[in-house]
Amino acid sequence: MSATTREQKALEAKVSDVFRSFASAGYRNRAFLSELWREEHLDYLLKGMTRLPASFTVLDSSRPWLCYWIVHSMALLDRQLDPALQTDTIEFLKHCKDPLGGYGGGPGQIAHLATTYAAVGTLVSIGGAQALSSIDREKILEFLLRMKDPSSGGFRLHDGGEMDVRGCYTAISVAYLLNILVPPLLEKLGEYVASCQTYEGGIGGEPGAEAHGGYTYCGLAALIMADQVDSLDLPGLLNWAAFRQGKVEGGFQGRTNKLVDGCYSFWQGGVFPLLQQVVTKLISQQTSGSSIMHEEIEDDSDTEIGVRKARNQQHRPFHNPTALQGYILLCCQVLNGGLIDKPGKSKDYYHTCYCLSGLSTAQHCLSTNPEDHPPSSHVFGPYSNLLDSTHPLLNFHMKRYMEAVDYFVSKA
Ligand SMILES: CC(C)=CCC/C(C)=C/CC/C(C)=C/COP(=O)(O)OP(=O)(O)O
Ligand SMILES: [Zn+2]
Repeated sequence: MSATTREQKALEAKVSDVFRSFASAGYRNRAFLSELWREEHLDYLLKGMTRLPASFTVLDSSRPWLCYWIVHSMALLDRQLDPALQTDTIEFLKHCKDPLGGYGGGPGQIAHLATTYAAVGTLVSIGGAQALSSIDREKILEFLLRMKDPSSGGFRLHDGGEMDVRGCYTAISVAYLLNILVPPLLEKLGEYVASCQTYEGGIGGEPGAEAHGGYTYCGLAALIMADQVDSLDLPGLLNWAAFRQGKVEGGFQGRTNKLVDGCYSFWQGGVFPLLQQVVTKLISQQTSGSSIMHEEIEDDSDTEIGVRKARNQQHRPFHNPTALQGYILLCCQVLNGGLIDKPGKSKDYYHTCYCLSGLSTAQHCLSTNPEDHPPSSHVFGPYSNLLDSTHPLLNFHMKRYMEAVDYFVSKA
């Protein structure tokens, strides 16, 4: 159901109030309001991790997800679990393994692609040989191959289960990380995801479904990893995604005519660095051959300057990452820790994870090298707000991702 004009106006009024009180606050208060409340968020996250069994009763089939949302959020805040909790988490995830490969939503549950992604993401975030050696690549490959639907090119989420674009993303990202992206997993993938791209330009969960930010991120990221991004209408996708950022709020909506929500800071905000990556690759192919960038280069008498200008253009964002950071920091933080969908909503670990992932992506998306520290002009509020960077395709902590890749290459 779409947001009514009344709901939209009410949210805009609430957000405008927040922005007004920020603008009129004195120097000290403004600094406080635009600050990332790190210790409070860490406190909330750590409480969640030590009280996991209580949360499990309501999220019984999403246990690896809770682990991922919490451990990944902590990693972005540059904090590790203490060694005893790391060992408990690794041991717990071993109990979620399906003997036929992959991870279920809890001990004794059948493997599911989404919880497999979440379990692997948790283990990567923890890092180190104890965590990484608990991942059974061969068994996971068997599971991924069993989930592949060769006739459509898509993936089922579990044995006999539904097929949607989340399946493509979770299967391909796990295979990409573990260095097991074999050709049968890639067959007709582009065709399947393209069949889910709608007349609006975004991607829906399955053919015929409405374009949605979550599936758009999943479809685009999966096809970039599979090197099949040419199957999509990229200008249409960019056009759809760019118009999902609220002009007043700065946050993103997930679908046309819906209200903005903090979690889309990652699902929609994360689409832009991916598109930037595709454009950068195209430009580098074209500048090394003949093609479009030459027009710009020839405009300048000094060819060197022209080339530099063309390169600089690659880093102009298609969205407004500063306004997005403003929405997350001013409208989505809860004073005693945790992040939310929008003012008035309650905190939860899913929104905490994706607000922080969106914040990190918005801070780092203008840097050429995601490992570099961005200049202060790219960071809304004090520079101490800067989070660690996350891998734009997998949303795993960048440094731990690199360590995991080294580990799996050495095992291949
Ligand atoms: C890796 C992985 C499994 C990714 C999943 C990505 C994905 C599909 C995220 C969106 C999930 C979600 C809570 C949608 C809300 O729809 P709604 O109809 O309640 O909200 P709306 O009104 O904002 O559209
Ligand atoms: Zn949400």
